[in-house]
Amino acid sequence: MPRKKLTLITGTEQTRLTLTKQLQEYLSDMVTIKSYAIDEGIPNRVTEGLVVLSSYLVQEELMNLELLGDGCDIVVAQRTISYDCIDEIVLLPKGREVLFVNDAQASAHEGIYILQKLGVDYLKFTPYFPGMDEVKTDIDIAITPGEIDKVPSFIKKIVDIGPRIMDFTTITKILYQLNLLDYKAEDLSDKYLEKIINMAKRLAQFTNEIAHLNEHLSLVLDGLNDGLLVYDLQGSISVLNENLKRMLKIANSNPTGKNTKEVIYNKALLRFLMDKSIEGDKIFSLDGLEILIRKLYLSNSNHIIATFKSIKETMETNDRIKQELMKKGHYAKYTFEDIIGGSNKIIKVKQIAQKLSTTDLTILIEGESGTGKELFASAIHHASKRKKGPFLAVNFSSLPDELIESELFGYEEGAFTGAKKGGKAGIFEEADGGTIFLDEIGDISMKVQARLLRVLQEKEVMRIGGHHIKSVDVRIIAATNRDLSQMVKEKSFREDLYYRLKMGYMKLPPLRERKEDLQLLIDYFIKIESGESIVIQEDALGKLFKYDWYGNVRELENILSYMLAVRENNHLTIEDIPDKGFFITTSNHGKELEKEPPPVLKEDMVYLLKKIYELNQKKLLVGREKLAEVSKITSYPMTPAQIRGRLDELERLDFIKKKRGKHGTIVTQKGEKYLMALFGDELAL
Ligand SMILES: Nc1ncnc2c1ncn2[C@@H]1O[C@H](COP(=O)(O)OP(=O)(O)OP(=O)(O)O)[C@@H](O)[C@H]1O
Repeated sequence: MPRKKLTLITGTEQTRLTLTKQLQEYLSDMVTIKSYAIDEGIPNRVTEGLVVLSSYLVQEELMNLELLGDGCDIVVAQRTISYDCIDEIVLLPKGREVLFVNDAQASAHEGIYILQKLGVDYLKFTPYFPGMDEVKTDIDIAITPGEIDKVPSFIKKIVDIGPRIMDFTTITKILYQLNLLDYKAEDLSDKYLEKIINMAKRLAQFTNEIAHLNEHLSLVLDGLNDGLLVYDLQGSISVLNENLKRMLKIANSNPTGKNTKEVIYNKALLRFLMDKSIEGDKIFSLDGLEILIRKLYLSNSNHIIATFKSIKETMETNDRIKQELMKKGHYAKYTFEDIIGGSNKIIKVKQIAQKLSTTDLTILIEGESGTGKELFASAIHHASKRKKGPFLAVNFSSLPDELIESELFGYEEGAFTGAKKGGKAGIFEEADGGTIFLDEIGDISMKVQARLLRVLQEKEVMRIGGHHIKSVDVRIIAATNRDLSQMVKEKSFREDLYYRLKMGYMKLPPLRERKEDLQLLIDYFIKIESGESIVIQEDALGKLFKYDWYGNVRELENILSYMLAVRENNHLTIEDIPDKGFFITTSNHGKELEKEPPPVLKEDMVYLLKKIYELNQKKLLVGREKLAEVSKITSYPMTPAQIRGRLDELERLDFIKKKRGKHGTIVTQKGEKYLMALFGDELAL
């Protein structure tokens, strides 16, 4: 059979390519296809043979140009949307407004008509074509058959369904004209069927995925603590979760698709939900429960989301959270990335810390107040193999001994008056598997030092008043702003404990020794407190460089917070720097104290101090009468009046504190240290 001929003529190149491809699919083995597009120019007048035109507009234009001879058999194509592209349209939400963009008014309307005929009647179409008078600019999705360059710029999402293809009837007509219908009929219907089956398969897969997603979503929604309602402006419900069903007392029925009126009978609540102009939160009483309802209008889908929160439960949760937060730092907040600084000194300690974080050694961190000891401890924990375990911080300064002990080791029920029913686990038990940060370790008494040493040696704890020993697996990071080695020399810190703690050691440099980090730190704090738009002026920066920063990074952070609060505009100026009085002017006072030479006390004063200490240890009341009585049988007999004078002197030296109430006079930490220096371990026993 000689090869038959067909000429395809379209308006644009893009349509020519699409339709040629489609014709080749059916005819390439038997027909020679020539194709032209008016846009590209048509070289010769077509005078005979089968001519397929992509549209009536093309026919009209060819007639006008007198490019079609009378001897031609003409088929003007009916065009339809390609099934390959329909998936994306199917996924658009019901009721969504979309722009249908085509090259001319007629083709835009035609495209919409075809889509609606194919069943896409759930979208709100607006036709769009170049040169239109009025354009709706609040629509953000456009569908176009390959005319992407004609889509207006306010559109956010374009669904390109590609140029329209010839429909089934047109292909049949062409085959008929070519006398190939009998020969190709079966092939044609097979190919069409295959396309439709493929589309059906894809849609089925989507439906499955959607069903699966829906199932997952409803599990998530039902797991929420709050009630959740999603509905459209007419009140039709698309989501009502289990918790809300409980609040509204809707038993087993499925409320999806129902109207809000059918499930909510409280008139005021209904009015609140349905009135688009009422915004914000409101409290309603539902079945005796106070419920806070928050409404949010989603303008892009014309839906409203309302959350329902039980006020009582919210308050209870808030209280619980507050309680949790009061137990300082149950998790490590900081990582090495949060440690700012590019100076050699900080880089060096960071490297040591990083190395130590790969070990499980106990670490002692020394550094003045505010140098970042806790920050480092937290970063080490975060980078260690214990990172999933708890990170608990205890600050020993200002805590009385009894409290330290019960916090660290816990207690059994009835261990002391006021002990909680059922007892309480201590921090060592709670931190099992994690890290404990012991801050201001230089402040603990000899007694606590002894207990701590035992836990470190044995890796076991026993609650106060308890009999069971429990093994614990914790890593200790201790910190101090004092010179512990000096304290060891003076015998106010146990040497054995010191070496136990100091298996890993780091000393954090004070800020005044690494002033090159100031700029980085300042930028960092400005950024985290106020964003990047704020800058510090040169002269202000210069002034800050001159300070000694005895309060280190914490002081810098505080000064910057002050400056950010008082600034006039986006600049931090020299005027924003607070008065001198705001700055810390001496090095950390702990060390200052250490340097002070201890006073020389007369023997009777030492005797008195030691006696008070012993009575304190036995928890006996210490008063002038009692002291006078016990002094009678010693080499230092004193009357109550003499004792009063000496007690005044001891108090002036800050060695004792006279208190009213059941304890009477007590020895202060400074007094204890003084005695330690004289009597050493003999005192602790
Ligand atoms: N290098 C740093 N980079 C960023 N922030 C830092 C740095 N050093 C310290 N800080 C910040 O300074 C403040 C004080 O740090 P931190 O509490 O760790 O100091 P500290 O040495 O434990 O102080 P103290 O001895 O008084 O307990 C924190 O807000 C911390 O985040």
